[in-house]
Amino acid sequence: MRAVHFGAGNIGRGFVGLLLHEGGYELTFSDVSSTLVDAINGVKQYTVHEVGDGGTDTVVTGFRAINSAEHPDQVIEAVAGAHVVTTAVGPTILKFVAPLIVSGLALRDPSSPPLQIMACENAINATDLLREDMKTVAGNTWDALEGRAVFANAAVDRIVPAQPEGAGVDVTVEPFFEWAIERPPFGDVPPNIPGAHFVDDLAPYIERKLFTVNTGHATTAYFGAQAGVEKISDALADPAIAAKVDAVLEETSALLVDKHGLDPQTQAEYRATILRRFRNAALPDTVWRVGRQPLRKLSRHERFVGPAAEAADRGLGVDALLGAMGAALVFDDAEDPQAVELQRRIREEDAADFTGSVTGLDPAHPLFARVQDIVEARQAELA
Ligand SMILES: NC(=O)c1ccc[n+]([C@@H]2O[C@H](COP(=O)([O-])OP(=O)(O)OC[C@H]3O[C@@H](n4cnc5c(N)ncnc54)[C@H](O)[C@@H]3O)[C@@H](O)[C@H]2O)c1
Ligand SMILES: O=P(O)(O)OC[C@@H](O)[C@@H](O)[C@H](O)[C@H](O)CO
Repeated sequence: MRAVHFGAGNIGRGFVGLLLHEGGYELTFSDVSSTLVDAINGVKQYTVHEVGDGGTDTVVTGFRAINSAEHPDQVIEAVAGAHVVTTAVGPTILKFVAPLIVSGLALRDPSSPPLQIMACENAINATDLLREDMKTVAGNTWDALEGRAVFANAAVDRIVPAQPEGAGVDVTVEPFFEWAIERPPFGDVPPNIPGAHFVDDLAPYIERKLFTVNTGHATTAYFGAQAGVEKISDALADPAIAAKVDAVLEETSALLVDKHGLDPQTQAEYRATILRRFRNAALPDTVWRVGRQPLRKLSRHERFVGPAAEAADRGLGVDALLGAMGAALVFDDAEDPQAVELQRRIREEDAADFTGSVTGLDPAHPLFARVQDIVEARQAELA
């Protein structure tokens, strides 16, 4: 069994690649970083180090890497002969990997079992986004190619921090992991991924993950950065920040309970587990990684505006979420192009234009005016 995984970065090596290896797949990583590709091809094995309570080391073998910028034909050939394709490149990069997968499908033997495709990104229905990108690329060949693949959305959860200089191909991760995958697209033959959880309806899982883990994480990062703290675990050690994160998670939990009928006690336990994970001091995770790409994080279906808009529609509280969005507006990292753009735009744009284009909210939506107030408050501080 063969798998091609796009994006050999933190989660690619520290989680998706690891589980595919454990499922018996021979693994081809595809990445655009020549340093990373050379490093992967320079070793026969790498170690995934779990740090924190109960952490163990696992050795991954049976992989190679291809630089898709230099050797797209090799990637296309690997896709054509693969059983599984996964991605962990970031939601904004899916459109760049789509052409390679489409070309791989075109080369694929039509009598082969359908290629099983899963985008493992922090986004609602990321695989559907990839499929749409592929459809656009394929144009009028899509009808012929579509049947050569099946597409399943997925929710992946494991904190994998940026790796320290000199770590090589090894990856430091937290012990916890969860991978929920839509089952129906696979019919009777789901991929063999030990530890993955196949579900009939992914919506409650991906929303619970994105609006609890990622909303809480980003809130910790933005308030932490504002307080001048570097590490996520240190940010949560500040009682004032911890209280703000708790308040945000109370709001998203109320929405999730209301919308998906989750058991409030189970959701409270899920929250507590997540906060314990964030507090893992052995994990060298920073506010800069977790806060990265603030414009993406402030967009319409993401971890702040997504739950806040739905909570406002249902008459539920959103004050804490608005407070966290206010902290996101302050996030400034010279090495993060989106943070730089955010800081430029909030200084230059009219508050209503900024609110509309960053959040994607309709001006008639009840949340719009409240976000605009926060934008105006930040602009007043900057004036
Ligand atoms: N790190 C985590 O804790 C974590 C957990 C769950 C989900 N995720 C999600 O996984 C995705 C990747 O996150 P990450 O933390 O591993 O980031 P990362 O930056 O460590 O890895 C991304 C990799 O993608 C590569 N890449 C960029 N453009 C590419 C292209 N066109 N083709 C192939 N590879 C390309 C980069 O070179 C990099 O190696 C994101 O969507 C993220 O939200 C991350
Ligand atoms: O990857 P992002 O930028 O969407 O979000 C940053 C972190 O919150 C995220 O990577 C978490 O570590 C991960 O989602 C945990 O499963």
